[in-house]
Amino acid sequence: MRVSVIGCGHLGAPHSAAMAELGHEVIGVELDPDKCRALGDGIAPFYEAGFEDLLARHTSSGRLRFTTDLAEAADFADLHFVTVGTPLREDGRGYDVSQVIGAVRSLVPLLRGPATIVGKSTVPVGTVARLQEIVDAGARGSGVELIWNPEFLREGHAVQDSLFPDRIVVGLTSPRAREMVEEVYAPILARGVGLIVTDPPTAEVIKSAANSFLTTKISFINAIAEVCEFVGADVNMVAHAIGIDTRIGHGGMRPGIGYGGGCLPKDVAAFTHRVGELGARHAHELLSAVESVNAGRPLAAVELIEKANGGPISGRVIALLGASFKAGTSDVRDSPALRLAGQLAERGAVPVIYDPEALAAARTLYPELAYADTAERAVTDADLVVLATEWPEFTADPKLPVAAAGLVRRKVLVDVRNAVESGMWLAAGWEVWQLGRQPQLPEAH
Ligand SMILES: NC(=O)C1=CN([C@@H]2O[C@H](COP(=O)(O)OP(=O)(O)OC[C@H]3O[C@@H](n4cnc5c(N)ncnc54)[C@H](O)[C@@H]3O)[C@@H](O)[C@H]2O)C=CC1
Ligand SMILES: O=C(O)[C@H]1O[C@H](OP(=O)(O)OP(=O)(O)OC[C@H]2O[C@@H](n3ccc(=O)[nH]c3=O)[C@H](O)[C@@H]2O)[C@H](O)[C@@H](O)[C@@H]1O
Repeated sequence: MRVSVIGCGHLGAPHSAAMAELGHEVIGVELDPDKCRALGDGIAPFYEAGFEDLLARHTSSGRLRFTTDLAEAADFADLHFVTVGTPLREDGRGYDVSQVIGAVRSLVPLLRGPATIVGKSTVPVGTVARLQEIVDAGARGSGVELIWNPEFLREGHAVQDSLFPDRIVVGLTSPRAREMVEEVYAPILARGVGLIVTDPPTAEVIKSAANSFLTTKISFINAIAEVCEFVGADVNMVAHAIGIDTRIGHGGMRPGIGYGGGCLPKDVAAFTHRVGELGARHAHELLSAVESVNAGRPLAAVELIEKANGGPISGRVIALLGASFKAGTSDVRDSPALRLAGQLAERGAVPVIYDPEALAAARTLYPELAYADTAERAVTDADLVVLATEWPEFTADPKLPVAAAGLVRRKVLVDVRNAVESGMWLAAGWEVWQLGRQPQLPEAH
């Protein structure tokens, strides 16, 4: 099939490579000329495991190319994925859907014959109906179908999740639209992956509900971490024990500094606003509480760091391991690690940040903060080490606690992701502090 992918960011770029991998001929449309050129040269503009290899393979095979020209894509493809951004509006009151509306409004008049538009961006409920009006008003003839196909991929697993999703959800209104979906995803559906066909509003709500549930789980376990601190209980043990019940599960149950990234925070904020507009009072109360718990997590982390320090942290040099919003990505959008760095700096401490993949992006966003090019340099002469992003090289490499022990001023690790194997740090003489747990001291080990 001939396919276009309009908007080649964290979702669209891996999706375009995945479509080529499925055997389609693909053209990616990207407005940013530098990003477009890099992608065309087979160079990934951000770190995403396995993506650059797939991109390079299909740009050199000729099955995948990129352009800034939407008209070229309109001429070439039969099916157009829309994967442009939906950031929060500047006033925080819901999504700014102008990129989606703009892309569809520009595309429709360029289509010369039957075509299918498949929206994947995350949008507020009611957007597909607005887009359908644009399609109906602007299409030259009949035969332009609009489908909503929300995406559930996780950054850091974008390639894997695109090629091996656990379900495909589509909101559509005609048998022809369904045929197009079945054709474009044929190799995935042939493996038995479930296709959930519904109407567009239900598809829109499925996506918002999925992300809202994920954040509810994270805020739930973070609220329980707070309770554990009051009573001296261990939140990691609580999460483990309750997660054995399959109705609860272990996924999304790692307590810590809260959810961040380019999606969950803005999706929950926008959905909270939308359900409020709709007058869904209980949904609004529930989601507001989820957001409120999350907003309090950086302060909970700062307070733990102060406790571990034995008092105010002004003047303290703090090695901050991690800058990306989670491990496995160079994405620093709404990163809890950088939010924490800002709060530490506000209290007069000197955070020195290291991240294996996100240093360049962090430096661009926060040039006023201090950075180190290796973990060893970051920890040298540090008063405290804070693990802010759960990269395996920080959580699971036994060499790091041993090497760092000889470089720091005090062997105090504050793990605000509750992610390290604490035994190896304790064995190397460190104190280990985690949220919702008692501090672990090396002599007790
Ligand atoms: N990042 C992720 O893991 C996931 C993102 N989503 C949703 O997908 C959408 C995109 O998210 P990201 O890829 O993270 O955003 P992004 O900001 O990384 O990418 C959007 C891209 O679209 C480009 N663009 C904007 N208007 C365009 C136009 N008219 N023509 C061509 N290119 C255009 C921008 O230059 C940018 O490169 C959002 O609605 C997001 O909520 C959904 C699931 C996963
Ligand atoms: O709509 C989207 O864009 C995507 O948003 C999330 O994917 P992603 O943003 O890549 O990140 P997650 O892995 O969900 O993590 C989000 C944040 O929550 C934090 N988190 C996650 C899990 C956990 O147990 N605890 C926790 O604090 C992470 O560190 C991170 O800051 C969803 O997981 C995807 O299904 C969805 O498609």
